[in-house]
Amino acid sequence: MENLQNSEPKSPRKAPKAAIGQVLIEALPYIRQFEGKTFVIKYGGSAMKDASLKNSVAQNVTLLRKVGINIVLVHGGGDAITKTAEKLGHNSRFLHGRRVTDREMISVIQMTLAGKVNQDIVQLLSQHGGKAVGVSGLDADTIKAVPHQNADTLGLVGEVVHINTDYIDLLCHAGLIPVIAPIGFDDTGNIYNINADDAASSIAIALKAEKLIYVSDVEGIHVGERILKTICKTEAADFIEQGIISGGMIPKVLSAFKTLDSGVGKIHLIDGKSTHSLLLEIFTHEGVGTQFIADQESDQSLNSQSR
Ligand SMILES: Nc1ncnc2c1ncn2[C@@H]1O[C@H](COP(=O)(O)OP(=O)(O)O)[C@@H](O)[C@H]1O
Ligand SMILES: CC(=O)N[C@@H](CCC(=O)OP(=O)(O)O)C(=O)O
Repeated sequence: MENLQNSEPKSPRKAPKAAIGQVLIEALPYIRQFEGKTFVIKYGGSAMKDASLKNSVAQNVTLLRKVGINIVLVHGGGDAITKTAEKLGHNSRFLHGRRVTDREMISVIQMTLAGKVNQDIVQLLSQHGGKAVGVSGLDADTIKAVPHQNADTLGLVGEVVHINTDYIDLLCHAGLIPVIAPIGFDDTGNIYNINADDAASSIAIALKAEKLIYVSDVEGIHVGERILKTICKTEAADFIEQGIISGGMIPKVLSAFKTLDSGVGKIHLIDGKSTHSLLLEIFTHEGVGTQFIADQESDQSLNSQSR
């Protein structure tokens, strides 16, 4: 019979202390490698639905900043915009993952994205000890835009033409976390709705970031049941053509390859619904999610492997 008095209380969910130490040590080379480097994190609206997971993302971002990585957070909030628009009697329509936008929708976007969504993220980061600053693309000329190439159908949707990197760098060098709402403007007084994936890509390129990470609500890019560990441009184009990649994943994938082609070497899509996925991606050998890679890398690689 078991001696109950001498037995240790069983706690099956707790990892042994040595294993915890090992995990922390595994992070050390990455912390050394990334100190002082800039990461752009695109935080999608799809990953903002659950309060505890929002907390986990905020904790991860704060920790990354605390170990000396410059974190620039570009957020979406598509669902929140759709809900607010609905309440105000406006329907939402999307073409290839981008919202058809008129003047009234721009007001909704300013109110929701640069207002509530932005400030909620700033507040959450502050709660965990991260010093965050809310930045609308209109502040300090952060995002300058022109009409999107499909403006005849999309309306006031913009394409980024200039990013005020001095302002973003200034905030980062002061130890702050810029939290950027993807709204742009031009010299004639127009305000544009910019897809957050496109904005994150342009910001990563302009800052010559070390990494761009899309935090969304899927484990990675899936093809049927399979989650891809890597994806190259040629495959992605085929998957879009076949409808395997659709909706909001289209601007993510297109902007990812634009970023890769512009010299940002490490681009990942990870799951914001999975606890601590940011830390696992950055600080472990295995990583998580799907990495966007060049065609030639895919020839030699891993590409057919699934996670
Ligand atoms: N092949 C695919 N793999 C994974 N997700 C896909 C794929 N094709 C379409 N999607 C959709 O893309 C969505 C993510 O895009 P979106 O909703 O715009 O997220 P976010 O708010 O993070 O930008 C997923 O929830 C999924 O429904
Ligand atoms: C032009 C365009 O589509 N803009 C997006 C901006 C927000 C966004 O991109 O949010 P997610 O990252 O959550 O999808 C929109 O209006 O929904």
